[in-house]
Amino acid sequence: MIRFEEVSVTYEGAAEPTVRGVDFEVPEGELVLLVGPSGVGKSTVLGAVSGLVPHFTGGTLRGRVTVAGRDTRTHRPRELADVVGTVGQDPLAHFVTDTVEDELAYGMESLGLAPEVMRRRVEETLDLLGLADLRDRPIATLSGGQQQRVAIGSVLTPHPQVLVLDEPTSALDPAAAEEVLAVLQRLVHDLGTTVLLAEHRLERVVQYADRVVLLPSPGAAPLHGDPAELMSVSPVYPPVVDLGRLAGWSPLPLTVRDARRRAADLRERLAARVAAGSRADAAAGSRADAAEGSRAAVAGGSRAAAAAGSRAAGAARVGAAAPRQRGQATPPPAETSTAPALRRLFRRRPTPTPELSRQHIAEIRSLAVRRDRITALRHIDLTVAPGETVALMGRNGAGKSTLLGSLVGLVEPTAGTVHVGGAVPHRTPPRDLVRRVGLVPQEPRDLLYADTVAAECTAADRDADAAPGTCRALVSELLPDITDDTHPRDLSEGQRLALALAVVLAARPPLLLLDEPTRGLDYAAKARLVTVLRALAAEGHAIVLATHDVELAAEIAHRVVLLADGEVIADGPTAEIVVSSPSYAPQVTKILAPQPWLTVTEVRDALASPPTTAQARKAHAREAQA
Ligand SMILES: Nc1ncnc2c1ncn2[C@@H]1O[C@H](COP(=O)(O)OP(=O)(O)OP(=O)(O)O)[C@@H](O)[C@H]1O
Ligand SMILES: Nc1ncnc2c1ncn2[C@@H]1O[C@H](COP(=O)(O)OP(=O)(O)OP(=O)(O)O)[C@@H](O)[C@H]1O
Repeated sequence: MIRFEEVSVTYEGAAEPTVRGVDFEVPEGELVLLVGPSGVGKSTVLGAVSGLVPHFTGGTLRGRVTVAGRDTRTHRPRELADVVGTVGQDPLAHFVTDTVEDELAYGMESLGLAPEVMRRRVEETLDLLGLADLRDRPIATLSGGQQQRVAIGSVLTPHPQVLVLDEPTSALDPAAAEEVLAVLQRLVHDLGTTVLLAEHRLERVVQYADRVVLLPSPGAAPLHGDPAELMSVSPVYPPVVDLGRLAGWSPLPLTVRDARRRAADLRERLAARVAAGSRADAAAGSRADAAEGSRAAVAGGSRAAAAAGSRAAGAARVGAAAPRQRGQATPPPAETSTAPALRRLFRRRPTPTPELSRQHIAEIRSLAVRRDRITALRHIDLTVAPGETVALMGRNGAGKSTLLGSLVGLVEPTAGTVHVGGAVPHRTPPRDLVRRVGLVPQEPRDLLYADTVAAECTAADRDADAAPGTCRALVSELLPDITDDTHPRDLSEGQRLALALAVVLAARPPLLLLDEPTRGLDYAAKARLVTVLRALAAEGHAIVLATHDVELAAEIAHRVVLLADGEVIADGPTAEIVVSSPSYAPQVTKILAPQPWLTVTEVRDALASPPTTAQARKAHAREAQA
């Protein structure tokens, strides 16, 4: 149904093709997953199917791409629209109407479908994607994830033969992502729809793929084949595969269910380490307590970011409040023999110190926010302490971005108070506010205005009063391959995010806010982001990130705050909140339950430590037998 024949794409001004040797076929009625590191050319390959490359992007396409027999070089995107439905990375760029219902109907109207068919499909899609309550809403007032649902819905209603989707779940909450993938699978199985889909969060999608196409590195020819086989050689892979590789499982499991069936031995080996670890835990505890005083002094030294100038409106920085690990809605997990070891592992994370907690970088009291007629937040009490990393999680539209907006003064409280570093954000001049708080918005483009990466970084250093080269060094740290003279518009999604992050981080704000910071990032870039954020937290910066990425939260957050319908429904240590929630538990937790492990790194570290107990000897004996 989709056919690439020796395709290469060279963008204008580029010395080398961005992709080359692309030669594969997607048969009718299959779901093919396109994977590869950030900036490797996934969107370019997808664009060649919908005709956006090269018709809209410019550049030269060599070779041949056909969709349902039509050559995409001789057919412009609108001449393909009756067979191909496309969702790009930026839904806003695709909307043609103003309201949800109109947008869902638009594609069908242009194909001239009968009104009663249109009506039925709009209703079905509203239900399928949880959009019924939003049907009359102006699209501009929707949250990021709500917009992504509309974008997906609008290409589903005309029932195209081919769907091309670029990171369709990047802004969706975990449950919505599952629902969307279930819908896609149903279209593939029941209607024979052909789907080509690129995604970074492989933990969400790999189990749905009939085949995988892997772009291993820039300019290298893609590999294609069976998902499990390709995952064993791919540079990008989900935690379930990482764990499978670590444990030496073959064939590699791609689902939590398959991995659980293999995990009995691993659980036993870990139980032995945990038993050994729990004694070390007691000793480490007293050492950690002694160290806390001195760490407080270091953290207090974190440099408040300096001047801000033109960037003031976009980038803000804040200070906040103390950690309360209440775990309101979630009962504490039952004590298991592994809990002390888990606490020991957590202790390696930078822990907020009691001295600093009293300073409260951010403090929110009885906050309510109405946006138009919508109550976006109500009864919010929240404090954030220096050195603390808080993950804000919750369904699409729960109020996460609104909460971040209130901390940088972009959103005014309807009732209640917000203080950041002692100031009231919406009444504080931007130049002053940026010394307290910085926000990396959900759409990084909002922060970028220069013509080149280099110029953007020079401006960022100047605005932040940072040493020349600070921002550029951060960009390279996050994504090494970005060149100085690239226009930010031509960066891939992940590259643009890395740049926006570097721009804000150059000012080293005491309170750093990140809205969906792993959208478009591959696992390596995510790991580098985690390293950068951990270092900032260890220096005493407070970090609040709104995220749907449960793996990121497990990796980095000390504390998770769950929002539902504008209210805080749980607030507590990460392990407590996520372990008790099927939606928010990371893959490793699900695979190794009832042991409360969160990440592959924790498992790897534990396996590297020597087992010493009788339990360990027993486990060894069993391992040897096996
Ligand atoms: N219109 C364009 N003009 C010039 N260069 C471009 C253009 N679009 C993309 N590029 C470059 O081509 C390369 C591949 O980009 P592409 O968006 O296809 O990657 P990707 O794999 O989808 O990345 P990500 O996973 O970060 O979304 C990048 O280096 C990017 O800077
Ligand atoms: N400008 C606006 N005008 C009116 N309502 C808005 C506006 N922006 C957001 N809302 C509504 O406020 C609520 C909270 O939106 P918010 O963007 O804070 O959610 P979120 O938790 O960040 O969602 P997502 O996970 O989808 O990004 C939603 O119901 C949304 O539709």
